[in-house]
Amino acid sequence: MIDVHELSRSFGDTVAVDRLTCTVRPGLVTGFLGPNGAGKSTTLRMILGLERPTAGQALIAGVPYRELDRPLRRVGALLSAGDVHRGRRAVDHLRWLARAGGIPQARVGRVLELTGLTPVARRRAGGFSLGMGQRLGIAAALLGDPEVLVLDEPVNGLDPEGVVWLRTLLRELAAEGRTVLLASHLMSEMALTADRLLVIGRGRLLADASVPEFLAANGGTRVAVRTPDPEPLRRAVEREGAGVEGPDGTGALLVSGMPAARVGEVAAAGGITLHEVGERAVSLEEAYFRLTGEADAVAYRGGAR
Ligand SMILES: Nc1ncnc2c1ncn2[C@@H]1O[C@H](COP(=O)(O)OP(=O)(O)OP(=O)(O)O)[C@@H](O)[C@H]1O
Repeated sequence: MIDVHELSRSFGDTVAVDRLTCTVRPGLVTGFLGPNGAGKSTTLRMILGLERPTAGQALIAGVPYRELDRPLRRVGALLSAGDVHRGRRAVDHLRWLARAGGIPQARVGRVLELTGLTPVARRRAGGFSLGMGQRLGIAAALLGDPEVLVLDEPVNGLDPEGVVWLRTLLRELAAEGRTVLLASHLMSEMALTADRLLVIGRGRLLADASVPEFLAANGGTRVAVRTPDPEPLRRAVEREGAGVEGPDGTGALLVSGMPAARVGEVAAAGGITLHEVGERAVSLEEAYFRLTGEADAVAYRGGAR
């Protein structure tokens, strides 16, 4: 469990993290989202004791990271791939980490296996591809068999097979009751991997919700309608209080706040021909842009959130 309470961090005039309060629960994969510069990395660094908060606190299992007994056995972290001695063999890197963290050497073979690196364990990390380096970073995070995992962009550089492997692994680790916090910009991947989402913008919490709750709150299901007469249909459904967007890339108007059957009735009453009517669930990417786009608009108008 990770508890973040009124956590803030400023760099000069820049408020990177602004009174952030949230709980990352065990047994779930929690996705951490936000535009570039939103404060994700700074938050993760404060959770891991690498950055001192200006105010507030981040606790892991009830205490700050720095007060954890044998922290590498409690918390596994991947912040950026590449902080490996390039001349060192993968297996030696992990052995060295295990010694430093008071972790049994037997874990080295186990995490090499878990990350698919056993065949290349004796190769030097400097010759690793981006994806292999990322797997090595994940192996290091898993070394202490930790109950909490904090991963920043772990999908970077993984091939499609690696992406599926990581998704399955993270879901299994969460199912074992671990706390998994995962920052990523890859929305489609997040939609498949995360159970809950924390979204921040300009250092502030914008959403803390399950994925279905987040989708419902930021778009939900809409009715996609294709018609040769889009403007009369737009006016007719708007008169009844529905919202209309589009036409989208496929030429369909997207109607919100009105069931498909009613859209059909309104069209019939107005003598408007329909070529297609269907339900369309909002994607995580669309929901995210609605939320963060709206937050930016409010901020530019000087509105407080
Ligand atoms: N050491 C630092 N010194 C000065 N400013 C910093 C420092 N670290 C972060 N910042 C600023 O704090 C804000 C938040 O940065 P942060 O890296 O936490 O965002 P992020 O959400 O992780 O972004 P990205 O998605 O691009 O990685 C940015 O405006 C950044 O420029």
